Amino acid sequence: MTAVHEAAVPVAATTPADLSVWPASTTEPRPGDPAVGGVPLAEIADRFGTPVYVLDEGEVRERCRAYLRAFPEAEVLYAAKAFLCRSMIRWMDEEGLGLDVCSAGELELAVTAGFPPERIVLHGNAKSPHDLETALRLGVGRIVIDGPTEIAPLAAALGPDGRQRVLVRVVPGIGAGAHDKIRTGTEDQKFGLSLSDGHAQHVIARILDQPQLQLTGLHCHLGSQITSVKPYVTAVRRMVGLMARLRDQHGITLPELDLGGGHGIAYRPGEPALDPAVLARRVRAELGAACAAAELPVPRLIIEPGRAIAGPAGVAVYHVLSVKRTGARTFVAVDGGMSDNPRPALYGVRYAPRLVGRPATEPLTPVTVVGRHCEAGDVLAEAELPSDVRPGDLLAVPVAGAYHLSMASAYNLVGRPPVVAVHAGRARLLVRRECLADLSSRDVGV
Ligand SMILES: Cc1ncc(COP(=O)(O)O)c(C=O)c1O
Ligand SMILES: N[C@@H](CCCC[NH3+])C(=O)O
Repeated sequence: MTAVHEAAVPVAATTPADLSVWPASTTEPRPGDPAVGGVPLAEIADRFGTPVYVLDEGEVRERCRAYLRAFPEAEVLYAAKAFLCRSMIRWMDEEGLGLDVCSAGELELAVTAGFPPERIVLHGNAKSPHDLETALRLGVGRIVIDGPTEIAPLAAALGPDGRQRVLVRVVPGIGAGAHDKIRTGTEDQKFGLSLSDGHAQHVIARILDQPQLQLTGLHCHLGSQITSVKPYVTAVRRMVGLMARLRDQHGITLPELDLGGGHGIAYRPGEPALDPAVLARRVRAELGAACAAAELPVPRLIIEPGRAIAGPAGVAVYHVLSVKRTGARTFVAVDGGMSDNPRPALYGVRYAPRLVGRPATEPLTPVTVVGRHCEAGDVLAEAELPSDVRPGDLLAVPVAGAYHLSMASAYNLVGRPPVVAVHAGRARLLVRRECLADLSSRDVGV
């Protein structure tokens, strides 16, 4: 992240706010007082306290529908790691999506919330015995085998008469994703089986030797926050190439191809995003052509968007606690930080926070929005805010729905924020605020 050291820029604070990365339902009935899902954010802050995460149910549902419209022939799985709670699980079920989970915890929450287990796919590069036992006990639809060490325990847990549909995670050797830490399609990392060194083919041969494991297809996940269709097109070509080799070698025709997720979204106005309709068109065309050339039937596509469904539907709202002006810059400290949003510290991600709850009358000035944690790196954003920003103000950070709360921590025991759903003018608590009793409940004493 770059530090901003400039003087105030003469931008009229009364310029209408750019709402292009906000949920589509966002309105600003009174200047400076935006409403999401028909509920003013200042009202939510008053009622539920801050920090608070607001999730626009209509935006989540519309994003699911956009995927189903773009990929009518595919199975669309929501990647639960982006954000999960019981209401989200119910919305995914009602919208007809499946779920991608990567732990017994995500799986058990989904199934106990009523999600059909056969529409769930279990991932993980290091599945524990408990993960596998839970998956088999709950009847998960498919398990994605990530490495050879999973084969024997899975077959043993199934017993001689058990059957489990599985996919195999292949590393296609494609570098894509917004940051090194979230690129998973390249060689030399912890996930999956390399295509180029023949490891994938070798492990698939071992899976085919296990009668309990019913191999239905191949999986790859290139990385996250990818804004170009090109890597997906290349992946299709390489994965179909492997399918053709498996047909030649083993006489099998795999009916499924899972291309993972990773579809990029805009965090700040003007940033690019991956349009599901464009992605679908290009992937479909490439899949058709590659399968025709290899004389293979077109496999059923599976995709796993997480961020693109939950991210733009969320807005985080904070109170400003202090403002510190040094000669070089202005630090605006809020009542949350890296414990509810570790992404800027981890990946250098940039957000576009704005003042809410009162009209801005002063010119905008560059500020560094920081959190309340005991780390100099607890920076939430480099932003422009009205130069009179002061303690007691409310700041809202759009595009906060994915990988904030699901990666939140108990750092400094501040407690994780609540999640409030908004829809048609109503606000409803989905997840309550974490309190000290929650935080200390595992501490069994001296
Ligand atoms: C296997 C798999 N599928 C899907 C996703 C979802 O990614 P995103 O939220 O970027 O769409 C991830 C996370 O990157 C993943 O690891
Ligand atoms: N957690 C990351 C992306 C990795 C997604 C899971 N494989 C993010 O916040 O962008």
